[in-house]
Formats: sequence, structure tokens, C-alpha cells
Amino acid sequence: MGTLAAAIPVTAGATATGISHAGCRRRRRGSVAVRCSSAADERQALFSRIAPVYDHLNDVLSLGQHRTWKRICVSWSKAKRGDRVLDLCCGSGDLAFLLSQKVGLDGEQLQTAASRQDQRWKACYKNIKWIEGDALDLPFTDRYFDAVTVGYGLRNVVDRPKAMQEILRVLKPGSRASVLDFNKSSSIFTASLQSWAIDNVVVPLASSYGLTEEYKYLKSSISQYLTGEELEKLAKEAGFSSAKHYELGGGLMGNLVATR
Ligand SMILES: C/C(=C\Cc1cc(O)c2ccccc2c1O)CCC[C@H](C)CCC[C@H](C)CCCC(C)C
Ligand SMILES: C[S@@+](CC[C@H](N)C(=O)[O-])C[C@H]1O[C@@H](n2cnc3c(N)ncnc32)[C@H](O)[C@@H]1O
Repeated sequence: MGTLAAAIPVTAGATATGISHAGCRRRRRGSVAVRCSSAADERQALFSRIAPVYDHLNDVLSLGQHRTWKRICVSWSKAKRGDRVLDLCCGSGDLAFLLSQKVGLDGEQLQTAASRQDQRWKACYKNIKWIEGDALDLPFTDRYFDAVTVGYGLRNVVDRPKAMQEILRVLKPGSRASVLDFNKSSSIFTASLQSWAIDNVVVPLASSYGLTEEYKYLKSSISQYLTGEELEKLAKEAGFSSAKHYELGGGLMGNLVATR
């Protein structure tokens, strides 16, 4: 199962959570066993293997820029003090921690990276909790969150339309989803630069950690991802009233902002 992170007002007594990886296990719903795809299991295994060096390599390989991109993603979610928010595919919790600071002490957040909480604990983090779950089958009622963030997650789920439908379902009307990921650029130059950087910098460094194939996945997953225009179309087809994709990092990254 994956893990969740989110923040909500303690006063509200509500609890929001963020999902990181929905491993696929045989789950029994009533009398019907549900068998998830092996693709999701393989995806979870990949992220489990890179977890020990994930944060470090993100910092080194992006020269720390990923933290800027994540701050932009959270800012564009319009999460504010006292909100109930969700960080989907939260992994080690970078966006969850940022959301926690946004919603503040009167916000409550569920967090998967409890171990990291010890390293960087802030007063607001005490409102963070984590629940394991599946971004494709969120354990929340409709219209539950004031904002949802997804950092480098939508590209990695095995069913993107379903993920967008779930995000829409759990968002309150008028609220936003902010989805950060690599940009599948339409610019030959940018796409070539991104590809060159992955081939000649990212993968060689990852190889020194024995993670060649795991970081090679980056390139294939980006090539199979959606362009900004296609992401906007995906959001509108899921039912969002508006959707806009913005390029970041010179076009290497992108952030979709979709309003329910
Ligand atoms: C935070 C970043 C990537 C997260 C991430 C997402 C995935 O789906 C992965 C899949 C498999 C392995 C790793 C990941 C993963 O780390 C973005 C920054 C980290 C990137 C690994 C570095 C990308 C380098 C850029 C292509 C070039 C940066 C140029 C300049 C220094 C800004
Ligand atoms: C590249 S990491 C992103 C982590 C974090 N959001 C960040 O910005 O660094 C992708 C995450 O998506 C999670 N993931 C993939 N499919 C998922 C699913 N169906 N449900 C929940 N999490 C999923 C993986 O477990 C992994 O933690």
C-alpha cells in the first residue's frame, strides 16, 4: 500500500491523508477479492529501492532546484491556514511538510515520512499523520479537501484518468489540484536537453548507487507521459472546470493547476 499526507484544521476534527504508493495486494471488498495490477506492484518496488537515496539525489541532481519547484506547486494549490489538504503520492513528504506549514497549527496533516519528522520537526508538523492507501481508490468522502497536491506522482500512477477523477471527487467545489512533474516538452531543444541530462548526468550518478535501471525509468516514463496541453485536456475530461499547465525550470518541469 502507499502512504498519504495531508493537513486539516484540528478544530474541524477531520483528518486528511496523503497517499504515496498504492502497492497492489489482493484486497477483499465484501465477497469479491480485488487484484491490483502487477505494474503498480513493480512501481512500488522501484520506489522502495530508490527511497534510501531519493532525497539526496534529488538535491544533488537538481542542484536543490526541486525544492523551489515544490514550493511553487504548494503555493499554486492555494492551500491556506486552517485548510484541509491532501498530498497525494507524497513519498518522503517534501510537499506534505510544506503544506503543513501552510495550514499551520490549526491544520492537521497526515504524513508518511514519520522518520523524517524527527529530523526536521516543526510545531505545525505535529498535525501530520500518514495513512497507506491508493491514489486510485482514495479512502475519503466526496468534497473533503480544500486543496490537493501531487508531486512527481501523476506520471507514476498506472491509471492517470482514474487518479484525476479521484482527485476531483475528494476536492471541494472551487478548490484546486496542483500537479508538479517533469515536463514532456514540445520543444525539440528542451526535450533533447532533458534527455541528455538524464542519460549523461542522472543515470551515471544513479549507477554509482546501483540504481541504473531505476533512474533509466525516468526517461521512459517522461516519454510516455502527457504534454502540458494533454494534461489540461485530461483534467477537463475528468470534470475540472479549468486547467492550466505552466512550465518550470526552463521547460524541464511543469505544473498543472486545475480547479474543480
Ligand atoms: C524531484 C525530481 C524528481 C523526482 C523523481 C521522480 C521520479 O518519478 C523518479 C523515478 C525514478 C527515479 C527517480 C525519480 C525521481 O527522483 C526532479 C529533480 C531530480 C531529478 C532526478 C533531476 C533531474 C535533472 C534535470 C533533468 C536537469 C536539472 C537541470 C538544473 C540543475 C535544474
Ligand atoms: C517520485 S515519488 C514522489 C514523492 C514526492 N511526492 C516528491 O515530490 O518527492 C512518486 C511516489 O508516487 C507513489 N505512487 C505511485 N503510484 C501510487 C498510487 N497508486 N498510490 C499512491 N502512491 C503512488 C510512489 O510510491 C512514490 O512514493
